[in-house]
Amino acid sequence: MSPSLSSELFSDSISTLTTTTESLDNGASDDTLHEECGVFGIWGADTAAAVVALGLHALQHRGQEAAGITSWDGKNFHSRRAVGHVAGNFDRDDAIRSLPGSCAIGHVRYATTGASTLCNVQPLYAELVSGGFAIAHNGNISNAETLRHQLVRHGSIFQSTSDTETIIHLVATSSYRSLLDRFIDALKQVEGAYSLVCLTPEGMIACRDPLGIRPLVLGKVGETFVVASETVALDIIGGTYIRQVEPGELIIISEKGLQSIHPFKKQKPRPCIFEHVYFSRPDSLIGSTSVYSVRKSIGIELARENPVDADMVIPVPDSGTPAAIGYAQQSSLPFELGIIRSHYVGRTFIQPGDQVRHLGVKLKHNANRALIKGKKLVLVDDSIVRGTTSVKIIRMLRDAGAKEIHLRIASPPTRHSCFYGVDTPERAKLLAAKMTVEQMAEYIGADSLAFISMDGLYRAVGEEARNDAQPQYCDACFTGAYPTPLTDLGELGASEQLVRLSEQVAIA
Ligand SMILES: O=P(O)(O)OC[C@H]1O[C@H](OP(=O)(O)OP(=O)(O)O)[C@H](O)[C@@H]1O
Ligand SMILES: NC(=O)CC[C@H](N)C(=O)O
Ligand code: SF4
Ligand SMILES: [Mg+2]
Repeated sequence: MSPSLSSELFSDSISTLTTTTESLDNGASDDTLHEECGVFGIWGADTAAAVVALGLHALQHRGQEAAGITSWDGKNFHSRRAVGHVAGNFDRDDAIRSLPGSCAIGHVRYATTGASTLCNVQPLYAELVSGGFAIAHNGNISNAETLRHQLVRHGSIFQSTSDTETIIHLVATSSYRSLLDRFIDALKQVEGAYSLVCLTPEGMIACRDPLGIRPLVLGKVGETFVVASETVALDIIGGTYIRQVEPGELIIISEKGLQSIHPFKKQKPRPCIFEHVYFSRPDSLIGSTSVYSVRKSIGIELARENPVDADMVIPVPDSGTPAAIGYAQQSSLPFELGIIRSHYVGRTFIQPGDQVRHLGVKLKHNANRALIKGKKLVLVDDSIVRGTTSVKIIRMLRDAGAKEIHLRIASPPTRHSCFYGVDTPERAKLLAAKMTVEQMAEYIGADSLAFISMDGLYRAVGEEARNDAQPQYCDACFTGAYPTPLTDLGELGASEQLVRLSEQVAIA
């Protein structure tokens, strides 16, 4: 009998769909702010699903819309997917018991293509000629729409609106014989960013796109191999970090051990520089470098480039904190907690819907009035996207009596959209795409505003400067220099963005 998805558990997931979809449709606008995803996989461990649940818990910051786990017990696949956080869905005994087997993969989602409905929650699963195939994806395929049209014209029947499903159909329809060859054939047709973990009866496959845009690491817990988006997911399970999955590398983990192949033409890697600035947890390592130490270095560069005569340095919690520490050290100003954050509100940046986002900022931060009254503040945050956070926080600090507020930003102005697994929104909604720095300062109500320079950011990540001829990172949201074709956007899409942008400028 070919391995199959347990129908009992499948219907369980569907019942989750009915309730959660309704509540999301009420809260979210079409303009959902999409961010990242996290993936995790383990091959050959007792209660693999429990380990995956822990790994996903450590990756929760990468996606809070939905989570899912698929396990393989040597005979059958079992899948459980739910809208919402890992805690609440995968921290219960019954949930883990419903995912038996020694091999499992998991995903936390923030949608980039396809709505936040259960059909798009990963891992996605299909029965292929080779048997069951489950896939978990961090990234975004920038020609998914184009491929989908071609596939549908040739008879493919899609079950979701996610870009990730395109890979499944390309594998299914490939003319190659072995699963691995089919998989490689599929990947050679997709453009954009993908860090993937797939579960098959033949083994667990992990791979990173040829540019290595999104992260993926390899580790071990005991004698068992683990793959995860970030090293913090290895820490939580008591695992050890071995190395990054290399850009363009494909790893197969099975009973036979680990096999590594490089099926793509070698290219100069372009990992996402924004992982260092914001996405990754500060206690993760990227390569062998601590994210925390890079963020502090960004703060140091920022203070060198944009000093201020002030009484203290205040971080915008959470992700502005390490850069603020670096800024304070470099400028010999006291580092103080002038804003206290509630730990019961998630990342506002990734809450869907404008209304919720605004509310989130208010719920999340409160001014430490006694500390800041009558003081000149350097306020440090990692980024300005729409400007929602900065506007609210500066108003709050002024209401609390701050004398001067000088905002320093630990990344260059975000002027372009991301098409690689992060939704910075469309260009027209990016504050820096429609205003000069001076206009932005006025709009958000700061006494002064300055951003780290592009070279300053590159220095902080350990480079001498940006190599303009061959950039060492993807920095497209700052520069517009996209490292892959954006086929789905087409010329029409690109000009549409520009038209909308000029409309906004006219309004502003
Ligand atoms: O300009 P905006 O559209 O407001 O977006 C930028 C803000 O969003 C993020 O914070 P968020 O509160 O999401 O997460 P954090 O707690 O990790 O800093 C980021 O750190 C900025 O503070
Ligand atoms: N943020 C991500 O990496 C999302 C993965 C995939 N593109 C999805 O929308 O589900
Ligand atoms: S566009 Fe920006 S956020 Fe997207 S992958 Fe490139 S650097 Fe990262
Ligand atoms: Mg923030």
